[in-house]
Amino acid sequence: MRIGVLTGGGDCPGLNAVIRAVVRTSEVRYGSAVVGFLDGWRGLLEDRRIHLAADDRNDRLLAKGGTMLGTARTHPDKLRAGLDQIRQTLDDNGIDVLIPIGGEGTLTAASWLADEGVPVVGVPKTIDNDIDCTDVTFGFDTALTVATDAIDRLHSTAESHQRVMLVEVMGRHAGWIALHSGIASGAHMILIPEQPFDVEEVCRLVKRRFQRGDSHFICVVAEGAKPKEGTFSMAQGGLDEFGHERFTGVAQQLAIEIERRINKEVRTTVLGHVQRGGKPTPYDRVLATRFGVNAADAAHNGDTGMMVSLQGPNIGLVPIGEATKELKLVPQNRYEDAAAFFG
Ligand SMILES: Nc1ncnc2c1ncn2[C@@H]1O[C@H](COP(=O)(O)OP(=O)(O)OP(=O)(O)O)[C@@H](O)[C@H]1O
Ligand SMILES: O=P(O)(O)OC[C@H]1O[C@](O)(CO)[C@@H](O)[C@@H]1O
Ligand SMILES: [Mg+2]
Repeated sequence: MRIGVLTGGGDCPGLNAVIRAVVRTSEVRYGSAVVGFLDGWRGLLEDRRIHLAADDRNDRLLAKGGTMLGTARTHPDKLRAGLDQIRQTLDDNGIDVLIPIGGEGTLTAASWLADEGVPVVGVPKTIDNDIDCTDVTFGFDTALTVATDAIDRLHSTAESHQRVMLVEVMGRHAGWIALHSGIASGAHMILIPEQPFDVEEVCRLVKRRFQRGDSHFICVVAEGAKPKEGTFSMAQGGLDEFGHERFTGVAQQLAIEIERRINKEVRTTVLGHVQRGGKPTPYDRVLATRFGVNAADAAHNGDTGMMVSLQGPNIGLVPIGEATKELKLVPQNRYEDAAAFFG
């Protein structure tokens, strides 16, 4: 058999560990060859690829951040218009099954290809942890570890200066990184996209905390968090060339609003891509490896149109179409648990 593999969307710690496991399992367990397409779907459209072998270089991928195949975004319309070219590339390279590793966008494209009769096995990645039908995605634990460490550090400087500190973390549609890093670091407020916030309430909690004699206030803000309608207006960034909302910096704008309303000194830290770079944690290395081994097994067993997923202690398979119907958002009750520590 010949297996194709690609990485799509934003990079994520653990992508290389999946590639390594797909290559190792396909070659050693099944005697199959693996072709890696470069820069996401673009590599398929342009037939740019490399041969991957279960050699020393492959072995060393386990703990490396980023993706050795490169990744890119391509407008969905352009991708859909290139179906014939994709089929041609797969044919020319003798690919029997394609393994796309990516977030909800890459997996939506994989589901579309599966509907078009292309054999695919999807692997979910994202630091945002917002893919449905899997308990967790690899990359999340690494991002959470980075964010928690950063917020732990901000406590001492905030305390020393009696400041309000806003920490903006990633989380475009879902607030998992904000929720978990906020809980893990003992933040005093967490703002997530799923729960529009009231700036008045944030100010009330800040004031109450300082009146009580506490010396600092740490608020974790997901980049996709939005104010409740009519409470305060944020700058609009429109859409980027791939159709994604362009963020305008919610934490910075909230900081200015808090200072204006209650005259407290506020500082903002935006963690940005630091959360996505570098080595995966041991947890992510293990999950990514298990996903890769099971994706290769599924490809060789003819279980196509499926996505590997973590289900309790086991790795299972779910139809990609099911997993991409909706995003896995933070449920209300999970936010309420965290809210016990707000203020
Ligand atoms: N609805 C869609 N139909 C067809 N292709 C799509 C669709 N949505 C996304 N894609 C393709 O998948 C690519 C990756 O999607 P996207 O940029 O959303 O990243 P992702 O895989 O969701 O990862 P991230 O978590 O970084 O967003 C897009 O650039 C596009 O080529
Ligand atoms: O800067 P980029 O690579 O376009 O990606 C940013 C987005 O990717 C994510 O990290 C998901 O991978 C989001 O949290 C973030 O909004
Ligand atoms: Mg996406």
